[in-house]
Order: sequence, then structure tokens, then C-alpha cells
Amino acid sequence: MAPKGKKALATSSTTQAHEQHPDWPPFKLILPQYSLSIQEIVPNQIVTIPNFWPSSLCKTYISFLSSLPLVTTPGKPKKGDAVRVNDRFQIQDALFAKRLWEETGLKDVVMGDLQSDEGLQLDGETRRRLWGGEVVGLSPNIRIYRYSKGQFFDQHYDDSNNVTVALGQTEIPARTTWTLLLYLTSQLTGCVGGETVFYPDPPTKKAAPPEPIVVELEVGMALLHRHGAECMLHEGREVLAGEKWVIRSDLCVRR
Ligand SMILES: O=C(O)CCC(=O)C(=O)O
Ligand SMILES: [Fe+2]
Repeated sequence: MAPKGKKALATSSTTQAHEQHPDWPPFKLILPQYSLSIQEIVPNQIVTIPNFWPSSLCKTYISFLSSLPLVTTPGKPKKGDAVRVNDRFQIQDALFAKRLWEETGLKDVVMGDLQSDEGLQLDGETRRRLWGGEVVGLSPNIRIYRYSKGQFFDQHYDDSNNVTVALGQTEIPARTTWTLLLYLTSQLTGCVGGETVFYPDPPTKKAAPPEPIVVELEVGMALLHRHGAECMLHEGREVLAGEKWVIRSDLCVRR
């Protein structure tokens, strides 16, 4: 539960003057940011950043997010849209996106400014190719998902979108290239199921489909996967017990 007397939504004095923005808790990080590393799950497609957030921060966020007005999936999806059965809160919050990018070490690890000796080591050009261009930050489109028992996100592809990202004092035209999922729960918090599963394309039409890639939930782990034209088919498996909480945004490159 959110602290007493603390409203989840506060009117922000920033850009979107009249929109109510969540009063997001501060990021209290424990690990020094240089210890974050990128783990390759599928080359050029899926990477993770383990222990991106400490479990204490995930816990604080879950209580805070529980106080937001999450909306359960409205009935039938639009034609062509995936079946998503969960509770969601969505907001355009450029300031939160910027904080999540700059204050958590995400920017440093993605840009290679602070490179740990562990995990994926990339030179400048490989990095640029991996992320699909000159990375400028995260999409202001922030989504919070809560999946309870029986809820899931059916197989789908994520689209790339044109957005605007604030860089210093300027607004930069940008395009999303990778999906960011930040998991706040796992088996350790009582969430059974809910894995994110990716389905590689078979090498030929007649070939047997390759084994799916199952990413188990880990508290505080961030997952990034390529989206748009090169997105892999994926799903959020049904939650069998407990709750799965995710914070979603997207990585953006200059348009
Ligand atoms: O919740 C998940 O594991 C997957 C979410 C997802 O695929 C999406 O947000 O597009
Ligand atoms: Fe997706």
C-alpha cells in the first residue's frame, strides 16, 4: 500500500501540465552502477540486465504501483491485436522515462559508458548496430502490468513507434527499437508461471520449429528485446499463482 496521505497521482509541474503523473518513489539503488552487465540470451535479439533493481526497490514499487488506477483488459482485443489479459496502467511520463534512463545506470550500461568486466563487451559500432542507431533514451510511454492467477499476454510482436525524447533542453524525434521489461516479481515473491517466452522462426517453412526460449522471472531483472520488423514472436505465459508485476518502456534511437 502507498504511504498514508500520499496520493499516487500528483499533478506535475512539468511538460504535460494538466496530466496527473504518479508520484513515483525515488530510486534507491544498492549495487554500484558499474557492476551492471548485459547478458546475451539470443544474439542481437534478447539481452538481460540481472539485478538491475535491488529487491527492496522492487518491493517499494509494487506497493506504490498497487495504489495506481490499473485497468483490467477491456474484453475482446481490436482486430490484429494480441489477447492481453492483465491489469494495466499506462501514462506518457517523459520525466519518469528520463529518470529511469539516467538515474538507474541503464544509460551507462546500454551506452557502454560504464562497462563491467562481466557480460557482453561491445565496441562502439557493434553497439550502435545492436540498438539500431544512436540511442537517445527511453520512450515516455510507460506501462505497468499486473498479472494475477489466470492472466497472460498471448503471442504477439511488438511494434516500433515514433516518439519524442527529451535530451537536455531539446526534444528529439526518435523511434523505438527494443522493448524494455523490468520484472519486479519472481517465484521468490510467490509468482508461479508468467515467464516471457520467445519463439524463434524455423529456418525453413518445413523445418521443425526451434525450441522456445523461456526467460524466467527474476526480481529486479531488466530484459530488452528487439522489436519492430525484427521482433521475435513472444508471449507472457499465464500466471498460475501469486502476482507478476512488470514496468515496460522502450529503448529509443534518433530518427
Ligand atoms: O509480460 C510479459 O512477459 C511480456 C509483455 C509484452 O510482451 C509486452 O509488453 O509487449
Ligand atoms: Fe510484447
